[in-house]
Amino acid sequence: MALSSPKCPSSQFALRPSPAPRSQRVAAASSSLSCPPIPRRLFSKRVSSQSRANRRWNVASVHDARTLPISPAKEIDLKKVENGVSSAISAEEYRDLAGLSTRENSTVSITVVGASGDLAKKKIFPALFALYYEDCLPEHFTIFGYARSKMTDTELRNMVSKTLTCRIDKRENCSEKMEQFLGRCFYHSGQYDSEENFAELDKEIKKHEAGRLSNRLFYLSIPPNIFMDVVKCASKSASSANGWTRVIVEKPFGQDSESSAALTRGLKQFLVEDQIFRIDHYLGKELVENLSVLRFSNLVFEPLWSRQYIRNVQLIFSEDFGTEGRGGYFDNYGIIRDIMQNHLLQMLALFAMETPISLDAEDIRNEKVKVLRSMKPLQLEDVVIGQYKSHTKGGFTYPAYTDDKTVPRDSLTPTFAAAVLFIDNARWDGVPFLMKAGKALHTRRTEIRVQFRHVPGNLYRSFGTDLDRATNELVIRVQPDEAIYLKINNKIPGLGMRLDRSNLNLLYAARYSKEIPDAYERLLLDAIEGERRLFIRSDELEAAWALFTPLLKELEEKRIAPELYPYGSRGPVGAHYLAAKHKIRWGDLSSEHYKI
Ligand SMILES: NC(=O)C1=CN([C@@H]2O[C@H](COP(=O)(O)OP(=O)(O)OC[C@H]3O[C@@H](n4cnc5c(N)ncnc54)[C@H](OP(=O)(O)O)[C@@H]3O)[C@@H](O)[C@H]2O)C=CC1
Ligand SMILES: O=C1O[C@H](COP(=O)(O)O)[C@@H](O)[C@H](O)[C@H]1O
Repeated sequence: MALSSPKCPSSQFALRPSPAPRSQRVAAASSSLSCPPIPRRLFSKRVSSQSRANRRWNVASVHDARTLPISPAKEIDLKKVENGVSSAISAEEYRDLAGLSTRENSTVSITVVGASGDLAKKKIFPALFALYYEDCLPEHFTIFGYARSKMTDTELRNMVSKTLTCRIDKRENCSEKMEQFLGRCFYHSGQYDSEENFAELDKEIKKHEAGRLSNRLFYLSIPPNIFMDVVKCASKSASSANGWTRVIVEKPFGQDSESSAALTRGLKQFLVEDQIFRIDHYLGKELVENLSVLRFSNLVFEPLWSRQYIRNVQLIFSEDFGTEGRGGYFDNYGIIRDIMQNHLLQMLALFAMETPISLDAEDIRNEKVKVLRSMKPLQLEDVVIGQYKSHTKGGFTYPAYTDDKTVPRDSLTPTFAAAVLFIDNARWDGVPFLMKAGKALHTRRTEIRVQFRHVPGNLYRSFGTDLDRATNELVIRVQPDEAIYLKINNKIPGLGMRLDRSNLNLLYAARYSKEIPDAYERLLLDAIEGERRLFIRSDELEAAWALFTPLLKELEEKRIAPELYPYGSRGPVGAHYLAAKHKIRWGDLSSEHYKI
């Protein structure tokens, strides 16, 4: 049943103070739908900013906010009372109260800081174009590239145009749309630590805002050591005077608990938490977002989601290429910081959290924090680390990690790790959560595997299959070839009674004709809309680092040598022993895995 209107609507900007967070939009039922439209009150307790404001804040004592003129933040002298605490309202809140954001009078300016870099070209500009193509960007928007490299607007457009693509299923007016999009992209060259250069950027942005209400999004697509310079300069010289200013921060968010806390403290000198959008692009992946839908909207799963029925959960990330080109960055971090502490742990938190009281960002993030805080910090004996070595196959020699010129020859940085984690709460007590992440393995795949317990006293024990081993397994394949499938034991048709393992299979490509949007599209749209659900809150980050920091320190202090594994292999055998210690077999290595 279609519940919605057919456009992503810039119209939402006209209808309401600020665009509805995505959690309030209904999924498109019609294949002609582009960006999903807004359902009010369907899922979330946060309805519109307007009603939220009226519900949570005591503004009646001030005066009718709707009669107030547009006013910069510093002139605002309204108070809100939230949970009994009185504080000044922000410019954004003010605007919402006064109903001042409308399509006609508001703009969004998106500045990609580090626009000359790899991520900007590969992901950010293409994602912005996809949103534009789908009519998901507001009517008045401008995109600025900012970096030290000297470039003209035309040169930026040429650079960006090389990486723009249209969706396979939507090519109508593609080149026309690209031209229109590129016409909205501008470039400003400047230093990252120059308030003056950011003040010049501010002037450029203002020209395009043309007196409209100004909303500004800064995407920090730069190495982390310059985050603070940029945040300081942008907030002092280029933040919005009368609308919102938001900053998307790319990972890594520090290297351990201390450095991460220092970064958070630094950011909070210039920004409040609500302005900081810490991105973990795995949270924007379709199947990761679907985790909660699967759990909380299907009666069949939620009752099974506990130690009573689940034997173990496996979160597996593998890439079939090495750190080629990123060795310099990677050597300072390693696979535990690059993948486990963020992408896999975020998936684990979503998988294991208790039911949030609503789909409101804070309710979900509260539950994620709780589950992270219920986990025991990792010990050395819970972990196996590896590093890929050179391997020759079919006459081609694949390099070792340490063959990279930017990596020290004696580097002990792990390119592979396997770990066992436990959640000390009533739901998950004793259930091993296994993580495995590696580069230069035999395949590229990310998945969650849920292995269920065996059927007690199984009647079919003597019919061919070892039913204690062939237990049900639910696989959520995040990428590639997105799928959800459930392994079951089934009777082979015929007069006899023989069982085999089969899959109940939801392969996305077969079920849905719509191309799956890139994670960055979803996350950029959310940041523009002020939807924080898929971004990492500072306390979540703190809890995540608390789990891994002691282990990382011990690995580094004791200079633990990683087990070498050949490029293109299945990783170190130590990972099997680690699983075997807990009487577990990695699901991705069983023979059935390859039948799918
Ligand atoms: N690339 C990827 O696939 C991913 C990247 N990330 C994160 O995103 C951010 C950007 O990544 P990516 O685009 O690969 O980074 P780049 O190394 O390409 O850097 C981006 C831009 O920053 C400037 N820059 C680079 N090094 C320095 C330096 N030492 N001092 C000052 N400026 C510098 C350069 O611009 P100029 O010289 O013109 O100023 C460069 O074009 C990083 O935080 C990274 O960790 C996260 C996930 C994946
Ligand atoms: O954050 C990172 O992710 C990529 C993998 O992302 P994917 O969306 O292509 O699966 C990884 O290659 C990189 O090392 C890491 O920094």
